Amino acid sequence: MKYISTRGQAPELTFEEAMLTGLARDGGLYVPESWPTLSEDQIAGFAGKSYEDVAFEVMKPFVGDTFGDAEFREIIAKAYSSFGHDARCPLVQLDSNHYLLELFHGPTLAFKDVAMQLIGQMFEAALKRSGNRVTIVGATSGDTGSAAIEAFRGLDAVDVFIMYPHGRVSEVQRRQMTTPVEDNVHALAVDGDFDTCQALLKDMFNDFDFRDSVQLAGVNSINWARVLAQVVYYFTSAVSLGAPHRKVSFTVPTGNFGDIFAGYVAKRMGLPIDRLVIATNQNDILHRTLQSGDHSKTGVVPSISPSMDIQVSSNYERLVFDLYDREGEAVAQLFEALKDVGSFKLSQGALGRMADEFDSGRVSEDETSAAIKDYYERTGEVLCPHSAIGAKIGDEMQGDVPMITLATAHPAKFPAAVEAACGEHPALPPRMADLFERDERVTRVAGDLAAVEAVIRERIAG
Ligand SMILES: Cc1ncc(COP(=O)(O)O)c(C=O)c1O
Ligand SMILES: N[C@@H](CCOP(=O)(O)O)C(=O)O
Repeated sequence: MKYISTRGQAPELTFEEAMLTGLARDGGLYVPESWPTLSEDQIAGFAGKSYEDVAFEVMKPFVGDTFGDAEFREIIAKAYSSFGHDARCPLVQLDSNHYLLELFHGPTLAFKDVAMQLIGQMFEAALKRSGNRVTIVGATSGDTGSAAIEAFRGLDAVDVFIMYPHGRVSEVQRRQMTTPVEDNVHALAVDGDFDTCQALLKDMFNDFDFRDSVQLAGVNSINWARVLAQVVYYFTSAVSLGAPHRKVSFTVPTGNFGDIFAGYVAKRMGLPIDRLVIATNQNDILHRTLQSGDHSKTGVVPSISPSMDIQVSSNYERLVFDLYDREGEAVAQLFEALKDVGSFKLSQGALGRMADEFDSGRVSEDETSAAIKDYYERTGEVLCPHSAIGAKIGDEMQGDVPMITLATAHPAKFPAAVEAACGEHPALPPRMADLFERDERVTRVAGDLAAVEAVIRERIAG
C-alpha cells in the first residue's frame, strides 16, 4: 500500500515512511492510494474474535510488510495490554436501540489511547530498527497530549513536546501532561486556543529547516497511523450487533474529524454503516458546513467539552479529498483559502456527496449539562460532556438500525462540569489518585512559531 498526499504534490510513501513523516511536504495529509475492502465473509468472521485479532486483520492491508505478521501481532498485544477492560472497547446498552461504545479504558482515560498506545509500540519498533531519533511535537485540546506523553514517556529515541492552550484544558488533563517526571517529556502552555497550537504544528512541519534539523515527527491525527488504529473499533462494535448482516449507525463527538473519519474509512472498507453522525458543541463549523456547504471559521469559544473546542478540523481535508474525486489541486486551493481568508465553499456536488454519508447536530452548553443529568437519571450512566453531546445527538438521530454513540472520555477527566450537571463527582482510578499532589512542570510560551521553535531547539540541545 502506498500513501499519497491530499494536495497531490508530495512524494508517495510507504506506511512506515508516512507514519514517521507526519504532515506531507506539500502541506497535505497522507491517505492510502486506494481503500482496501474486506469481504462480507471476512467481516462476519470477526464475530467472537478478540479485539487484538480483529485489529490485526483490519490494519494489515494498510500496514503491508512494514512489520512481519508475528511482530505486528506482538505490537498489537503490547499496545492493548494496558487497557482496563478485557474487551478493550466494550459496548454498553443505553436503551432499546442505542448503544455506547466505551473508548476510555486506556491508561489516560480517553479514546486517544486506542491509537496512541499502538503508535508508541510501532514507533519504538521502527526507530529501534533504524537507530534514528525523533522529536515528536503534538498539539492538543487536552486528550491527545496526555495520551502521547503516556505512550512515549521515557523512550530513549524520542523527545515529546506537547502544546496545549493555556487555561483551556481541564485540570485533570493539564496535570496528566505536566506531572510526568521523565526528562524526554516537555509540556508547553501556549497563549491561544487549540487552533493556534495546531496551526503552529503545521507551520513547524512546513519550516523545512526546523523540521529536518530536529527530525520532526507528529502523533496528532495528521499521522495516518492514528486514524487507522481508530478504524478497528467500528468493526468490533458493529459486528457485535450483527454486522455485516445488519446495518448500524454511529454518532461521533467531533472536533478534529479524526474519529469520525475512521468510521468513514470502515465504511469504505465494506462495513455496512448506515449513517455517520457528526456531533459538535458550540464550535460547530462541521455542522454548519453540512447544512450549507459554507466552511467558515469563527473564533473558538471555550466550552465544558474542551477537547472539542476546535474550528479548524484537520482531518476534514481527508474527506474533502474524496469529495473532490481525489484532485489534489482542488483540495490545496480550498485549504489555502481556509488558511488565508478563513473560509471556503463546497461545490454542490461535494456537499451532496457529504450529505449522502453524514448527518450532524450541535449541542449548546446548557443542553450538554442537561444531557449529562438526563442520562444519569434515566440510565445511571455518568457521561463526560463530550460523550453526552454524542448521546444526545445519537438519540435524536435514531432510525431503524442500531445507533452506536462513541463515548470518547471518562467523566473523571472533567469532574467539575460533570458534578455541576448531575451532582455526581466521578472519581479517578486509584492509580491516579495522587494526581493533584504531584509537582507540575510546564513552560509557558507565546503562540508564535519562532518562540516555540526556540524552546524546542534549546531543550533538545540541552
Ligand atoms: C474526549 C474527546 N471527544 C471527542 C473528540 C473529538 O475527536 P476528533 O478530534 O477525532 O473529532 C476529542 C478530541 O479529539 C476528545 O478528546
Ligand atoms: N481533541 C484532541 C485534538 C487533537 O486531535 P488529534 O486527533 O488530531 O490528535 C485533543 O484532545 O487533543
